Amino acid sequence: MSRYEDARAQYADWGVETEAALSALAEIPISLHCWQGDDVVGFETRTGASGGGIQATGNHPGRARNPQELRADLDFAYGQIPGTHRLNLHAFYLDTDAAPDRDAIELTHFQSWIDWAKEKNHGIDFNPTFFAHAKADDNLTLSHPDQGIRDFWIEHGKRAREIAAGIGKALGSASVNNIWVPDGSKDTPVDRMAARQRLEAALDAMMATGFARAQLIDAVESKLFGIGVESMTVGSHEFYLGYAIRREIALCLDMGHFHPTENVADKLSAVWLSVPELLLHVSRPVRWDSDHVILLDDSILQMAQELVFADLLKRTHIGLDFFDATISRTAAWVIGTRNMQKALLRALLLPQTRLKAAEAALDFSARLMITEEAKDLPYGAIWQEFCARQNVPDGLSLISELERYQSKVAMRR
Ligand SMILES: C[C@H](O)[C@H](O)[C@@H](O)C(=O)CO
Ligand SMILES: [Mn+2]
Repeated sequence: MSRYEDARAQYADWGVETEAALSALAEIPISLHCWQGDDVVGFETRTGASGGGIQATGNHPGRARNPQELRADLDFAYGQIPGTHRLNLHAFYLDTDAAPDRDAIELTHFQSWIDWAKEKNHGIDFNPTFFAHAKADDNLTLSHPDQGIRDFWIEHGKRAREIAAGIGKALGSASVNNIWVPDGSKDTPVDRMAARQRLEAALDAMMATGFARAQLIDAVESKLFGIGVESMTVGSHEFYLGYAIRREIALCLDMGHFHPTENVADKLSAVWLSVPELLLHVSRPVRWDSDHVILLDDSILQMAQELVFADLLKRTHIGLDFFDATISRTAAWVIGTRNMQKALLRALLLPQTRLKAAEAALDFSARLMITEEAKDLPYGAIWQEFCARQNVPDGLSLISELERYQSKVAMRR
């Protein structure tokens, strides 16, 4: 009997069908964030001083310096990740010899990304870029008191939505366009209301044009605080939760954008009842929103379990948000994405029916016993089978592949 067949039989004893889990996992796309490949630098020829409070730290060799290198790195990374996945592209990763300002970007500036995605069968998600620009140096964009600056960013946001819808149409797969703005205040503000009213009005103006759901899905991302905006973030969780409900758009929950003691997995079912769709930015905050590469740790396992047990996958888009410049950029993508998949697989392999029955019967001893004993089941053999069926390496061969690419390609840049 093969390792997989043996493991399959053990799971069957618990009432879990491994084949069903493998088929379900193969259908879950994950959106890889382009910004892990180049430390959130982007490909604009003009850049401003503001990083919007987000910053990659480290100087490991091999950062992608242009769209060609980034696509080559992505091709390699996708080749090590089982299944077919998406790309999450930021507006400042445009590919053009022209130097349009943010309020002048067009779909044509992203044509090479569309061509590449068509050829490789990736959907593309999109993001307007409201940071790393001189007009964001006050850490204020859509909520800036200056109407001229607001109008500039509103125009950028409108164009980003048009581009995302164009990408969605070209690829036949709706593009999730996620809006995150860095706006906030370093010290205690005295007129929070005015800032939030300006942000709401600007978002409304940006999103006035309707697009077919088959092309574009609007999402908004909140944050607790950022470097330079420690005292108040205009787009807080409460602000965007209310906004997403009122406008019936997707809510983005970034795992690094809450207080470190909050459990983001717990929020899913709560907000799910009121918003039509969810976007996740799966991340690992170490003491703060540090965006470390995700591990197969409790926070990710709990997130995956909620997605599976509460049947949330059908209206949840899974995106990643981490960037670590102290390690191989491609290894970071591969390890992080595979960890998200491993967490989903572990959730799919749990004896869900038994666990839910124990809880419904208030038999919390049984719930605890099943939870803990199920941890000993041979999940690794099922993951290896998944990798083998999807033609990607695992274990030591994966490590050799990641090291080979880093030394043969990335280090030579
Ligand atoms: C680059 C992204 O837009 C950014 O990481 C955003 O999603 C965020 O989480 C900011 O803290
Ligand atoms: Mn994020």
